[in-house]
Amino acid sequence: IKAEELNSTDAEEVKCRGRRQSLKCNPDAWRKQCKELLGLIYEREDSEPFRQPSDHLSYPDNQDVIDTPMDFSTVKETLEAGNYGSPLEFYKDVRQIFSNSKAYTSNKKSRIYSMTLRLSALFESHIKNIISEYKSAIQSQKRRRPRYR
Ligand SMILES: O=C(NCC1CC1)N1CCN(C(=O)c2ccco2)CC1
Repeated sequence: IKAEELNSTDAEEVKCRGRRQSLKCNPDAWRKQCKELLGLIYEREDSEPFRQPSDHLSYPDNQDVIDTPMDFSTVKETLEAGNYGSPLEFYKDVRQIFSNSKAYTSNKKSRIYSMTLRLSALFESHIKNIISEYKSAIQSQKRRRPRYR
């Protein structure tokens, strides 16, 4: 069979089979990419207040305002333990950190809240590609039609 006779699905699979380890086709590449993204976040001073769980002593009303506490050390541990099944679950937890801060802050000008705005801009600019590459890697794994082997 000549390459041009393959339909797009087969061609995609053939391409991916050959290049399993490349970023484009490797459905596990996202873990490493998310670890690198976390590293970027930790490098930012803006992430400092969010690297540990909020201490409820100095922010007493935190408990009732925030129903799902989240912080970057928890995200890092979950990722390193292999307890995220996809970058979408990672994304959900990181966004929880930002929404908690927004829910908690009384004014939009608070210093801590402004730190989350900068951090989330950095985060969103990177996570988009990680998720779309993951989705296309999954697509090229899926057999769009049953094979009789
Ligand atoms: O205690 C915290 N972090 C743990 C400390 C570093 C060891 N906080 C971070 C989360 N947080 C807010 O996002 C916020 C918004 C407006 C005011 O505070 C509350 C304070």
